[in-house]
Amino acid sequence: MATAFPPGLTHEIAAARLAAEGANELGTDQRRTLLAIAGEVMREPMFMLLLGAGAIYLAMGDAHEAVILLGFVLIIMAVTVLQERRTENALEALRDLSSPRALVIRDGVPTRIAGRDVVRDDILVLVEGDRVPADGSVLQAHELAADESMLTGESVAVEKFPEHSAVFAGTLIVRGQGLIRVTATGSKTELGGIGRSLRQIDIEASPLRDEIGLLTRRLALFSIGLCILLALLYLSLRGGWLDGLLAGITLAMGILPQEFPVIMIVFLALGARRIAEQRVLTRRLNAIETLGETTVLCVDKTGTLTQNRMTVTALSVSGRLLETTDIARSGLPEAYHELLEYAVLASEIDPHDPMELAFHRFAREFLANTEHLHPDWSLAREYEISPELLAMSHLWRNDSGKHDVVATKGAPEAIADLCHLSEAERQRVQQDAQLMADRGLRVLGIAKARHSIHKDWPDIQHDFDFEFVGLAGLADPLRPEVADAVAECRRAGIRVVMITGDHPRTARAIATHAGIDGRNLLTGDELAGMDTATLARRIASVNVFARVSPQQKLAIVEALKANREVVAMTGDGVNDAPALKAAHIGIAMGKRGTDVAREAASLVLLEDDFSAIVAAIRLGRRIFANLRLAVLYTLAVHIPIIGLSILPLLFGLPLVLAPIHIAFLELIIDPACSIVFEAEKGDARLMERPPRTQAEHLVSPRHLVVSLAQGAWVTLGIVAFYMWSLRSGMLAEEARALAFIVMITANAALIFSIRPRQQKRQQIFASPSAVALWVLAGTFAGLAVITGIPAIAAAFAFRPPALLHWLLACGIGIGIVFLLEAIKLVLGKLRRPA
Ligand SMILES: Nc1ncnc2c1ncn2[C@@H]1O[C@H](COP(=O)(O)OP(=O)(O)OP(=O)(O)O)[C@@H](O)[C@H]1O
Ligand SMILES: [Cu+]
Repeated sequence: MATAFPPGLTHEIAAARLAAEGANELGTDQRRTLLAIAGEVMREPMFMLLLGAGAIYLAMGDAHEAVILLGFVLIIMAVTVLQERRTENALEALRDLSSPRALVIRDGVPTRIAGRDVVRDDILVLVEGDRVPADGSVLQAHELAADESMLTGESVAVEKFPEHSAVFAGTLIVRGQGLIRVTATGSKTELGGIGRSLRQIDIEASPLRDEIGLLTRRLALFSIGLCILLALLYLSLRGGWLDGLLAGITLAMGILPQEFPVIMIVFLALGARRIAEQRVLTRRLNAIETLGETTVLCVDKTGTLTQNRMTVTALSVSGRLLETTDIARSGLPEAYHELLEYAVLASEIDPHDPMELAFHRFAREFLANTEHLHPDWSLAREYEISPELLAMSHLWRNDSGKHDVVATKGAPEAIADLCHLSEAERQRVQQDAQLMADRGLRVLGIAKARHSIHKDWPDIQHDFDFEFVGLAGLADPLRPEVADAVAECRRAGIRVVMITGDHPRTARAIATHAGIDGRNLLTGDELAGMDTATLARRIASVNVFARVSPQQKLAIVEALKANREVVAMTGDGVNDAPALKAAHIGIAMGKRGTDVAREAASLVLLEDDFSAIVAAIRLGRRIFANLRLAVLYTLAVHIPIIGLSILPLLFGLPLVLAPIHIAFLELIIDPACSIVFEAEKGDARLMERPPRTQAEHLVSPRHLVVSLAQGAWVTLGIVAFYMWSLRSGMLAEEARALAFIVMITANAALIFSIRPRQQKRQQIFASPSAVALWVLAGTFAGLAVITGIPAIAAAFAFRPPALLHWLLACGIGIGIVFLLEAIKLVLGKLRRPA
């Protein structure tokens, strides 16, 4: 491919065209309209129940109550629509961030823009791994081939040539590189023609979702049964079928479990946002729940564990080793000039590869003003590196008029091969290379050849007559935070497995440095000879894989999965995509990663940094733990609603709860309270225990029992206090208000009882989060309004209680929960004597 770009569009023209012709998007906006959301809200059970209750009030001639309920209907609609909108916006933002980007030439400069901003006549640069953002005709191509299966169903890659070929939006560049002039964008593309969308980040089925679904369905059945029972009970004890129906509807509003799916989605969406703060994008929400189950983390060495910043550290020619730190002042000895000369010749002219950058930098420093730099030579032919032969060659046309110069660099064993070294020479090269590799250096062999200009260029590198020049060792330091992150993984029961294309000795040295046990190591060659069963057996004790090709990552994932591990795997290239897809959590490198890798992955790292993965795992564990707390909390606070609906009826007391109370509880108090758990920092020991197993439920029977017991205890307290108030001669309205106050304060106090114990039990009421404080303040303000302001209290069938009683009720609400904690503490002590 030529290095000179055509100028492309100017920014002005591009902007004007974008405005005139519209964004390069298919017309399928996945966002629902407000109306659509409102429509869905109206089909929700809560909404129907409120309407039903309103209708009954009307039928009973109670227009006042009906109007108030209607007000609540409006409130929920507004709140739900807002909430859904926010969740959708959060997801949409993630979709945008991970959707394809395009490299276009604007004003002569290659510029990276969002795929949606591509316009007609833009010049696009496409390379292997890119998702084509728009239809176009090929201007230049270098071994360009595209996978067009998503348009044609045909999975064989289609080769593309200049002048004759077209490429299509949505297809994948699987090989080579090319320059494209855009001919159609958005819905005018072939893909747009068949009306398909590329952005398919959606909420998929998952074990967590299944469990929540099951829980919701079971509770729904239970609730409906209970409500019918209550209505019948009312009918038989007190008579009046409208009142009975109302009592049933009230209970149904209180205990129908519509909150659980909402809580889950909110937690996952907010969780994705928290994870994004660690510079990790979530492409599949399911990854968030799986993160906490991860047992094996497979990472690339270069760039993930290391900084991918290379420096030439050691050189070796004819067995004599030179440390570059020693030469700073004295300059580079003549004997090493040729080595560096060929290292540079074997690199790109304008390199991006960190190794090649290092050679260029080093040569600029030490070869300036020598005859070893050849800016006037022209690069005539390149031979690319392949998994079969880890070496790459450049053939240079020079002014000798007789022969071209060929320079090659690659893995030492590959270079030894190309040079047809004798066994003894090969041994020596190998030894020299090992010496450097044991220090964690990446070692490259360098060789040279001449090729007569009168002969054709050979097709493969083996057909040159290479002569061995020497070895270069490059240091690529570990990222500073890696050792700590690896140690954190070990404490958290997560195995870190390093996978690299590098030399086994280099791999082992770097692994040891990072704190990964590299004693047992497998190479790609050994791997190739194993069946899955053997590999699965070996892999249980192997943490380092060296000289592995990207294709072999898939075998590694499969073997780990066969051992029932939950695998997270990083990758960036086209060839990594199958492994990323097969892993439970595929993690693409945002900076180096190709579109293909991103699309196959469920997480994308914006900074290609190992510790971000570990941070995401920690968050994954925390999100799951917090979701569990929120669900348990929600379960617990529903028990008093059941108790307060049934017990007064049985004891022949005035009823406490009417639809309006439930609306207040269910719409305002409980959701706010459960969201408090989202912000919990989590147990400090979160990363000090083994991962959750796949079999572990969000809510185990034990959890269920504890949470129901807590609810029952609180119910007991409220009912007892209610009975006492009535006995002591208060009006039903006042007693009802007091019971409601106890209930709400107890609910608020339960937050603290259910919060994780990062501290000692005595401190449970200490250090709440900011969200918790806001929610508490809001709750008590709301409570004060509905029980204190006579006009509003009347709507709730309350009579404002005396301040002393008010405080007493609050104290009792908190007291019962406190007492519960004390009992738990004593029981804990009894079970585990100190
Ligand atoms: N540009 C290059 N020139 C010469 N040899 C190279 C080049 N790139 C890689 N190699 C050789 O191929 C080997 C494997 O490289 P590969 O790219 O598979 O590893 P990597 O992906 O950089 O490392 P890792 O797998 O740790 O991320 C290297 O150890 C090196 O010997
Ligand atoms: Cu020289």
